Amino acid sequence: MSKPINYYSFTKAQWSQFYPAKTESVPLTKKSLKRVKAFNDEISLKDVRDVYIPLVNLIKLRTQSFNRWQATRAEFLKQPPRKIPFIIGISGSVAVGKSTTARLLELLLSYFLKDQKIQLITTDGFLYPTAELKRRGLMERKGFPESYDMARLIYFLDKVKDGQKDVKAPVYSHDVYDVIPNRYDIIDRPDILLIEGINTLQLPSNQQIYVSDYTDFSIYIDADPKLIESWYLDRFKKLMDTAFLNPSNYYYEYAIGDRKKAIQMAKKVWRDIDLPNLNDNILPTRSRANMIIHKGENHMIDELLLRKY
Ligand SMILES: Nc1ncnc2c1ncn2[C@@H]1O[C@H](COP(=O)(O)OP(=O)(O)O)[C@@H](O)[C@H]1O
Ligand SMILES: CC(C)(COP(=O)(O)O)[C@@H](O)C(=O)NCCC(=O)O
Repeated sequence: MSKPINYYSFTKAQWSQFYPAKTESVPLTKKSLKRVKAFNDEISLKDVRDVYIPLVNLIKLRTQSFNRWQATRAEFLKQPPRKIPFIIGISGSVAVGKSTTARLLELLLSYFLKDQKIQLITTDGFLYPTAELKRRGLMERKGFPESYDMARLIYFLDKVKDGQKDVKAPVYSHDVYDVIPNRYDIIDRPDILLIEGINTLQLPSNQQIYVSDYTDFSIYIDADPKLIESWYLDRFKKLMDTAFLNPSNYYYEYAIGDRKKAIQMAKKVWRDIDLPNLNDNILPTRSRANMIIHKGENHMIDELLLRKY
């Protein structure tokens, strides 16, 4: 990627030196490694040690400074102190690895910040349901800004920040390829909320308030679009492979049909929907992230950029 001038850029070796994990080897016991690996048996444990543990410690420092500022402000305003959740946004292309990264961070943050409540949601739940997308003629624009109920997402974030109890986040299923009716994740006054989705850094033109007004730290996961396409197709194949026994699964028809045709169809979806969305709506938001994590072949992280100002 071309180097943005307002970021420090580090190789993985340089980054790992800011918080050498050897001094804090706790989560790298066999048992906890197993828990990390359970997400995905390919995840690089070296990346966990060299990238994610330093990152979790940076986030810890950011939350401490955030909490100090909330207390100072409450004192100035002569208000009683109250807990305000620290929100971390994770953005990047479809299939770049946002949800895998978010789940790993959730686990590591829970491990390192034992006294804190960490929760995670994805913005996929705020997509309009398929029936509504069809009604609006947006099936070919799924994932584009207009396919999300952004007002509902902002309202959700506002309630979470406000410290309200049991705030409901709608849930999306990749298997069903739709929002699940009447299923919610309950967000109840977390210390840290991770919110993962392609639109967490976007500025929708018809809103006065943006998702980024509610996030306190933002991460953009970056990679060459050619590699992301291959990860998209790998995921598509995995989704097909697990759909065989379940006729209600969206991928069932593909799973029992001609595999070559199904893969051609997935390539077309990538080319006509997800890649244009990356170029037009997601990549332009990269330069606003606090941190950019760049991945190469096999999801290996090769560069980290931290915003200077
Ligand atoms: N660090 C990683 N190591 C190995 N595979 C990964 C890693 N991150 C993501 N993947 C794989 O890449 C695909 C896309 O990842 P996913 O987290 O679903 O992306 P997103 O949430 O951005 O759409 C999935 O098949 C996932 O298993
Ligand atoms: C639900 C999504 C918009 C979001 O994707 P994610 O970042 O969770 O992979 C995407 O998976 C999607 O459905 N895109 C529409 C075209 C497609 O089927 O890939």
